Amino acid sequence: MTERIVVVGAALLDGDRLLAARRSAPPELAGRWELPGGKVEPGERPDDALVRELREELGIEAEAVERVPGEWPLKNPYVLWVWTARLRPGSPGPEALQDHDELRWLTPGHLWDVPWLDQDVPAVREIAARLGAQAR
Ligand SMILES: Nc1nc2c([nH]c(=O)n2[C@H]2C[C@H](O)[C@@H](COP(=O)(O)OP(=O)(O)OP(=O)(O)O)O2)c(=O)[nH]1
Repeated sequence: MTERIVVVGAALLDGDRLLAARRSAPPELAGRWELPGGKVEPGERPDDALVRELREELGIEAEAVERVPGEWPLKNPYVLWVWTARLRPGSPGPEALQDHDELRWLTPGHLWDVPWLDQDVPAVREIAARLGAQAR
């Protein structure tokens, strides 16, 4: 059996707005929206990986707030773990520096305005429930 590799994703919140990021690569994922984040490196704590990935991809200083319970299968061998996260005081605002070509802050009524990656939909549903947004 292949080892699972954890991909950490951030539900980065500003009040009740959620940041969605449009992937620019690879071709099979490009144009679809996801939770910014990436693979946990060997020996790395998942919440540290989240902070590192957000710094690399978005140029922000963020903190992981709370794990959203659950684990969602991605392409084998990856599984998605999600944390809510927020910007630290003084952090620059997010910019699409790496892996993404557009960012959007979505209010609860507009969470489903973007075409999320299919495999992210269950995780986004869980976040929507926490934000009191309508289920899709
Ligand atoms: N970051 C992220 N990756 C996701 C999500 N949904 C999903 O299927 N994936 C996939 C895309 C990739 O196959 C894998 C994570 O890849 P990544 O490219 O974001 O990770 P990374 O920054 O560590 O990548 P790299 O160092 O290998 O370039 O998980 C999601 O919501 N967020």
